[in-house]
Amino acid sequence: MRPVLLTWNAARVRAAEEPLLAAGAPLMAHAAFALHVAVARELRARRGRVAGAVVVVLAGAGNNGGDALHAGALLARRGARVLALTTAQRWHDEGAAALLAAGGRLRALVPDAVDDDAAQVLAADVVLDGVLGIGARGGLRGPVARLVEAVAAARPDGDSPLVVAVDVPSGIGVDDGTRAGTVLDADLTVTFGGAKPGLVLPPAAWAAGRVEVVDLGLALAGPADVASLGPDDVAALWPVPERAAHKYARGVVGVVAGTRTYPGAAVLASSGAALAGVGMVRYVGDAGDAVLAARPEVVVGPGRVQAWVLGPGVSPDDAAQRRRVQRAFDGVLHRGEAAVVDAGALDLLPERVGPHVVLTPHAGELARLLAQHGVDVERTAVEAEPLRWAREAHDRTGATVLLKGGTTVVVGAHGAVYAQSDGPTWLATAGAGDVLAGVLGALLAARVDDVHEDPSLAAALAAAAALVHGRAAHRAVPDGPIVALAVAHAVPATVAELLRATGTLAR
Ligand SMILES: NC(=O)C1=CN([C@@H]2O[C@H](COP(=O)(O)OP(=O)(O)OC[C@H]3O[C@@H](n4cnc5c(N)ncnc54)[C@H](OP(=O)(O)O)[C@@H]3O)[C@@H](O)[C@H]2O)[C@@H](O)CC1
Ligand SMILES: [K+]
Repeated sequence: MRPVLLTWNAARVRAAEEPLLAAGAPLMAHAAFALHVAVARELRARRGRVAGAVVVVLAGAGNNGGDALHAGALLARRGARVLALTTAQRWHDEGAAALLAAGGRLRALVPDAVDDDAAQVLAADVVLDGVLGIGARGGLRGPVARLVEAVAAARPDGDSPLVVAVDVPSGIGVDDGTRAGTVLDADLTVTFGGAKPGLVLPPAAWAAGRVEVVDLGLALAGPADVASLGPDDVAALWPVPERAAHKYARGVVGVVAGTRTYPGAAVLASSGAALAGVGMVRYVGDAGDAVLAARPEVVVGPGRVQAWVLGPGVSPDDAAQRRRVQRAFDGVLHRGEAAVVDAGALDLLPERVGPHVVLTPHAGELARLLAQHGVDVERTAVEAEPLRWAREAHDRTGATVLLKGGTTVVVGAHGAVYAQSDGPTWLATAGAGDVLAGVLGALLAARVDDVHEDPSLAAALAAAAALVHGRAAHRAVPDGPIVALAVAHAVPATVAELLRATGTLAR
């Protein structure tokens, strides 16, 4: 199964390249060779052979263009018909010479015939996007921006040509995952030395397609800038009970959610917690009858807990619920109980908390939370720069922040950042967040002592909950519409599969 994908920002990749380049290591030759191998493999899979394939290389002025031109040269040597379109006044001389020597062609993009060039791109079997790499400052500009717009508009979803991004899709925010202007959405990104944050962070990550990392032997030391957990990591983080464990040792989750009139959130959050494998779930609120009807193992009424799930279906205008949430926050602040703070409870968050508190807002809720802290930002701005604003919320509140979206971004203590894209798009449905809150509550309850020892663990657990939640949705209904309770019901089998695949249960 896929292990964690670690990513490193452009400056760190450059710093790691420096000593190797100084020692004369042929990094570009390595990169281009690996790129051509990946492209040849895709071509063989699609059309049986490389010879005769039509390849268009979009080549910018820098080394990213150099990688693409050298790879084009290697493909030309294997019989591909390669045309390089240069997108700037300059291009990589050696790469261009190699391509021409191998029988490829090279010419500049024609600024007033962009549509003709776009047609040529669309007729190719594969396009190598080597306009901009980690040297990009801002998005695509000029004729190549217009070319990419024309290609994007005409390219039916997932259809030809196959687009392979060289290192990164050109023009993404390599370090912050932003998308300034048009980007050519790739089917595959072949990235060099180490993955870059923009390949996992939304919204740029959605342009990357599948990501393959080419090992260049760089010494990328220290914690990654952004990580994306794989199933193996989640199995290692999951609290598997020891033989001697009793229910209290396995953790008790307290749920403050839902109302008598709207009990759904209470049922979903309690189900998420119970089905993730916690020792016990306590429900505190007015929807106890509905919760018990759905989950008879839940205990209704107050008592000792290790972690709270606060807020799904809670209205801050409801005085009784407000009191319950505030009482729970007392336990969070004075007894070190962990908490997941969602929806209605976000409005009741104390000014300053620790990273054992995990906020789970979507973009609109994050904007509202930041407004309470004097930061004026629109929901759309949060969606355009999720990492930036999740980090702002972490800095302002002290909490670990899990920002929900098509890709979930988590920011926690000691610079921990995760980006998870595990769920289907169908998962954006009412109540799915309540289930996620419950699952995360279960993880925090079982591992609250470890979280106090290493506060950055809360972020890893939040990322793990997002992964399990996303995979549970896939398992519940592969490729189709889904309801939240079905996601909760798929959690046990999803966890079992992860643990089995890594041999965790056999210990
Ligand atoms: N170091 C190595 O040996 C290895 C590096 N590798 C490869 O090198 C890549 C990095 O190469 P790089 O540093 O040359 O930068 P790159 O991304 O090609 O672009 C810079 C050029 O684009 C220009 N430009 C910038 N923004 C622009 C914009 N918005 N619109 C238009 N133009 C813009 C910029 O102009 P300038 O800033 O100079 O005015 C400059 O001319 C890296 O991603 C990987 O693929 C691998 O081969 C492994 C070994
Ligand atoms: K590129």
